[in-house]
Amino acid sequence: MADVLVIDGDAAFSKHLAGELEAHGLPAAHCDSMFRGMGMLHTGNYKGVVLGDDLSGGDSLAHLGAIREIPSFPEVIVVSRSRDPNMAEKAIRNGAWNYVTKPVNLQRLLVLLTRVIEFHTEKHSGQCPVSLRREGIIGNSRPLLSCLDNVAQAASSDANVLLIGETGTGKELFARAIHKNSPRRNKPFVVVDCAALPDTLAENLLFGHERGAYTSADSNSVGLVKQADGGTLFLDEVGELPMGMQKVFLRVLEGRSFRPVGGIREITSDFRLLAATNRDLGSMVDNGEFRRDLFYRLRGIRIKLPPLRLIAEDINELACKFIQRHSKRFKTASKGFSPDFLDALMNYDWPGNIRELINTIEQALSRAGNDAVLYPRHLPRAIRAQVARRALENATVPSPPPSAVLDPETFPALKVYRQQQIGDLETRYLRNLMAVTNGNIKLSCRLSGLSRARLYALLKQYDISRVPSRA
Ligand SMILES: Nc1ncnc2c1ncn2[C@@H]1O[C@H](COP(=O)(O)OP(=O)(O)OP(=O)(O)O)[C@@H](O)[C@H]1O
Repeated sequence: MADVLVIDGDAAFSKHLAGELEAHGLPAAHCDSMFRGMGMLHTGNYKGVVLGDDLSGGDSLAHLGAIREIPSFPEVIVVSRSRDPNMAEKAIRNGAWNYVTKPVNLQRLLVLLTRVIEFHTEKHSGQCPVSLRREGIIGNSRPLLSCLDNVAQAASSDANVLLIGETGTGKELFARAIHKNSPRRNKPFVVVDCAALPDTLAENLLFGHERGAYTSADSNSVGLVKQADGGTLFLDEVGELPMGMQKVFLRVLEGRSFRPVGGIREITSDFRLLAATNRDLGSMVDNGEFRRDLFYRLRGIRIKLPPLRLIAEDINELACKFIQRHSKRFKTASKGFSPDFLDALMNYDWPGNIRELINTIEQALSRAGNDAVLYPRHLPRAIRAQVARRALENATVPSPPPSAVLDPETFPALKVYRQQQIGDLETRYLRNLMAVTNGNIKLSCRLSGLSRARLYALLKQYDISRVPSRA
């Protein structure tokens, strides 16, 4: 039974696309009219629909509502020749999962459809959705929604939570959301920045001190751990906690009690523990840099936040909301942005993730001055340069033959020429594959149809790293 139905007035296109999807492991059917498509949707159990152009002149978007009401509730990806931003907006407003222009980038479509199917399967598996206050978290991509599900789960328990993600992905924002949705919401949320704990003062800051503990201690001081009593203690950058402090902290976690500096009696604090890191704590444990026992304690519930480059479909909404927020804060008229401004944002890597996006939007707004619309030229040069470079690297148009090929002296044998071209093609393909999957080998195998062993062999052969280059 097919999971995906491709509907497009161009019969050759829909047949070809369905064939490609099948070849990449996504069971797909196809048809060339809305009428037949609706019939197939009513009798099948499709999770996703690729809705193409209606060549009879009708507006295929007009059918979106009806498709979304089919009993199997398929998600729809619109694939159109039109580059009109109004069409894209209309599609999303009418419930489409995404809007993709022709010619179709197959790898991107496969990623989108894989997400659609995962989302559909989970959504209709009978799990009860939990209501959640977002606390400022923006985004509706599948990976982000899945993190929000984890937040809801974490908020309804008192288990320790470990938030993992690159810098600027929102670990602190999500930690606050867990606290604000938990029964402890009216008590303090106390942040400990483990990267900034001075060695000599760490215990003092965390546990406080008793009067007379040292010369300048002329009164009792309450440490951060006690301040979190009844509420939540958030250990930010927990991977930076010095070894000595790790041991001390483990004891505190086990008993929820500690002794202030210079104190004789233990005092207690009933806090809920959240921790965050952008490091691979598992490897740190293997290398002896982080205590295994503390690691196991910390990772009760594990929430992995996606880097922005993997949730590029959220960039539009993020950009709109950040622009609105900025204009509200500075009491200025809100600005719009051109489609190519959004294109540039969507094609950049964002090593600093959402924090970098916020800074970039603020810079663009200040550069735009009185202009009502943001254009790519308002973006920092470094971003525009990388986007331009990427566009060429990813271009699928074959490059012109090297001049050597046109020189009778060096004209290569067909066999040699063919091998060179295949080598170039495979290198480009594998680089794109690593970029699109962010080095995820399982997903790469699925998209490429290669076995794990073959994929590793090719990556080695062409000296391609699993992590896409940020150059
Ligand atoms: N999904 C989101 N929606 C809205 N704002 C977000 C989102 N994710 C992050 N932000 C914003 O991005 C900025 C960085 O987020 P935050 O400080 O939580 O990241 P972080 O992962 O803790 O970073 P670091 O590891 O560098 O401390 C903050 O201004 C935060 O409000």
